Amino acid sequence: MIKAGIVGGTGYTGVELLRLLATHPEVSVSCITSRSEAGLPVADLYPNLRGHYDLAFSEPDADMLKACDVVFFATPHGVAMRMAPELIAAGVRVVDLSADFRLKDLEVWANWYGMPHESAEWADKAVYGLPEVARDAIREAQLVANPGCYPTAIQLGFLPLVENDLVDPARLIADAKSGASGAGRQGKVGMLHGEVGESFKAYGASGHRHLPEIRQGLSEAAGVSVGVTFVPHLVPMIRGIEATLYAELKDPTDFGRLQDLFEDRFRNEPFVDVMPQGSHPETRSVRGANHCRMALHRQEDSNIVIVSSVIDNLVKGAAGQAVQNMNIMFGLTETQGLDAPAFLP
Ligand SMILES: NC(=O)C1=CN([C@@H]2O[C@H](COP(=O)(O)OP(=O)(O)OC[C@H]3O[C@@H](n4cnc5c(N)ncnc54)[C@H](OP(=O)(O)O)[C@@H]3O)[C@@H](O)[C@H]2O)C=CC1
Ligand SMILES: CC(=O)N[C@@H](CCC(=O)OP(=O)(O)O)C(=O)O
Repeated sequence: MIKAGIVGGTGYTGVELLRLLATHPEVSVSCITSRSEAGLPVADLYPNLRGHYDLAFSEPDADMLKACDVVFFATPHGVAMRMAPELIAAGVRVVDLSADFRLKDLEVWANWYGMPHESAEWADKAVYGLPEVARDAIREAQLVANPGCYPTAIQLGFLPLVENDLVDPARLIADAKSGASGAGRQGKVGMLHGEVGESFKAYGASGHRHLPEIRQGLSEAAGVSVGVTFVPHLVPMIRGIEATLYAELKDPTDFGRLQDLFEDRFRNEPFVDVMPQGSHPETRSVRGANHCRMALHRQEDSNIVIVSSVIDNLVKGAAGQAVQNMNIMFGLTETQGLDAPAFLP
């Protein structure tokens, strides 16, 4: 059995990792940290896990974490970059759900995250863990930087277009909406039900920290520097992201072959579902599941291709993708622990 540790087990992505790993046949979670809940049995905080875990939360302790084969960081930005290098030196493999190791340009990172980066070595060596792009590198990685939630939905939807040079790379547009769990579990007035319910707003329209991450990934895929306009929105639901993507086709007649191109690109991807052209993927069709569902559209006489891409921010956008990355790193079947379909309604 693979021994796993989770740093930040009380947050939304931490508890989602616990839920997914509870039935994973090859993994046993041996430590779960929380500074605020140290000593409390996990199932007392999360009754959905009663019968699955005897463990209690513990203080983050490097020696305890070093006894694990893999450690997941489900912590705010700035924690993994300080703790992970010591664990890696002790032979632990790390999957970081935060943004600490996602960006290669550390000046850009420092500007967006408001602190200097403290591990240039591991920011350089980390593999950006989007399996649909970097599966071979993930297999060998000691440290995987799990992608952000919006960047997952957005990059997957644009990939076939930019990889094949079919659209103007300077003018990609991503209009994305997220449920409130994307903001984590720590109390913030703006995330109260009374603030989020019955309302819908854009935020970060002048710039969001996921913009450089999306740009980095798509520029690599395109082979040229891309321009992206990304506007996130907060919608009154708990889980889910819907990203409506727009790109200008260089040759509008290419639209006719895009469905086949998308289906071919993702044919062997267990977690990407290209729906029939003209479908409208719903966030509830991926709730609790590690899938990205997408569909293509074009309006009459338009040279704009529209891709609608949905994920569950806590699963393919965070904990599920982290388990997928762990499966790849340890040579397990990639879908292990992740094959349950979404729950409806
Ligand atoms: N929510 C989402 O949809 C997504 C989140 N992410 C990223 O994943 C990470 C976790 O997110 P989320 O679960 O939402 O966050 P939460 O705020 O819900 O949880 C954060 C967890 O980290 C622990 N923690 C906080 N500070 C420290 C510290 N200094 N040292 C050790 N542990 C600490 C907290 O417990 P305690 O304070 O008790 O120690 C808590 O368990 C973040 O970086 C987030 O950006 C990525 C993709 C999607
Ligand atoms: C709805 C909401 O607030 N979403 C979060 C994004 C989520 C996220 O966790 O991304 P990182 O891992 O890159 O921090 C936000 O916009 O800040």
